[in-house]
Amino acid sequence: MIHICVVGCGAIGSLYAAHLARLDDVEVWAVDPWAEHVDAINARGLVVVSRLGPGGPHTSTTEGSPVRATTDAADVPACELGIVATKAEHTREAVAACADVFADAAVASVQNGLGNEEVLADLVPRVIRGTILPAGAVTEPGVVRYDAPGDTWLGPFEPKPASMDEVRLLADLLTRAGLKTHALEDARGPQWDKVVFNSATSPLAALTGLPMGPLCEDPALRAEVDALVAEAQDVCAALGIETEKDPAAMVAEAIEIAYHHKPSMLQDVLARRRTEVDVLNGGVAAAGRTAGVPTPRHDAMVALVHGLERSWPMNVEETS
Ligand SMILES: NC(=O)C1=CN([C@@H]2O[C@H](COP(=O)(O)OP(=O)(O)OC[C@H]3O[C@@H](n4cnc5c(N)ncnc54)[C@H](OP(=O)(O)O)[C@@H]3O)[C@@H](O)[C@H]2O)C=CC1
Ligand SMILES: CC(C)(CO)C(=O)C(=O)O
Repeated sequence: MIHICVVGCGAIGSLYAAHLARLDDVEVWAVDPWAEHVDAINARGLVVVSRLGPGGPHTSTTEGSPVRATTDAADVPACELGIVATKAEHTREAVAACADVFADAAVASVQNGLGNEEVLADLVPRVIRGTILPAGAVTEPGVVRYDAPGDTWLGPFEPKPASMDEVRLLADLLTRAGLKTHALEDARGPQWDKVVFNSATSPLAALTGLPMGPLCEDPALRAEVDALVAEAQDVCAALGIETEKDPAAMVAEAIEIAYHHKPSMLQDVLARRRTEVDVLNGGVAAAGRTAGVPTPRHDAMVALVHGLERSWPMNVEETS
C-alpha cells in the first residue's frame, strides 16, 4: 500500500485526491483547514461533478474507496508521496505542519507559478517539480466541479531532487487513476509553458471578471494576452529555457475546452482572497531581472492586481 498525502484539498487537491482514491493500492489522505469540507468528505466521500466526457454531465463519489480528510496533519501517517495543492501564499505553513508526514517522502507541487518548489526544498527531503492542466472549482463542501481535463508533468526539482523512480511511481499512479501524467528528467519546459500561459491570461481574467473563452476572444484583450506572452518568451529565451508549447495553441485549446472556466486568479478575486500574481507575473518579472530583460507589462499586472486586492473593503479598513 502506498500512502499519499494531499496538502490543500481545494479545487485541485480534491480532483487529484478523488482520482487517486480509485486505486486499490493507494491510501489517500488530505489535509485542509476547511472543517465543513473535511467533514463532508469523511461523511459522504468526495463528490466530483464533471461535464467532461461522453454522455454529458455526470457525478462520481469516492464513497467506498475513501479519501481520509483531516484538518490536523498530526492525524496523517508517514507517507511515501505528497502532493501540495494550496495557493502559493500557504505553501510554507501547510507543508511545515506536515513535517512528520513527509519525513521520508518525495513531495510534488502541482501549483501554478514559480517558487513553490523552492519553499518545499526548505521543508521536505525530496521535491518533485509539477505542472498541471486540469481545472476545477469547489462548489460546496465535499463537492468539486471538474471543468477541464489535461495532462500533468512531473520531474525532479534539481536542487533537492526526488529520484526518477519516485517521479515515475507518482506519474504511473496518476495515469492509472485517470490523470495522464508524464515523468520527465527535466520538467522546467512544461512549467514555463504554463507560467507563460497563466501569466498572460489569469491577471486579465482577474481584472476584467471574464472567464477564459470570452477573455481570449475579445480582440483588444487578446492583444494584451499576446503582448504578455511575448514579454515572458523573451525572458525564457534569455534564460535558455526551452518551452515546448506554442502559447497561441494553448490559448486556442483553452477557448475550446475551458471556455467557461474562471481562472483560479479570478476565483480568488471573486472570493476576495489574495491572488497568486506574485508567483505568476511577479515570477516572470523576477526572472526578467535576473536575465536583464525588462518586463513592464508583467510589472503592470502585478501593480494592478495588487491595487484591486487593496480596494476590497476589509483591506481598505485595515489601511485607513
Ligand atoms: N483551480 C484550478 O482550476 C487550477 C488551479 N491551479 C493551481 O493549483 C493550486 C491550488 O489552487 P486551487 O485548488 O484552485 O485553490 P483552492 O483555494 O481551491 O484550494 C486551496 C486549498 O488549500 C487550503 N489551505 C489553506 N491553507 C492551508 C494549510 N495551511 N494547510 C492545508 N491546506 C490549506 C485552502 O483552505 P481555505 O480555503 O480554508 O484557505 C483551500 O481549501 C494553485 O497554485 C492554483 O494556481 C492549477 C491549475 C488549475
Ligand atoms: C486552468 C488554468 C490553466 C486556467 O488558467 C489555470 O491554471 C487556473 O485556473 O489557474
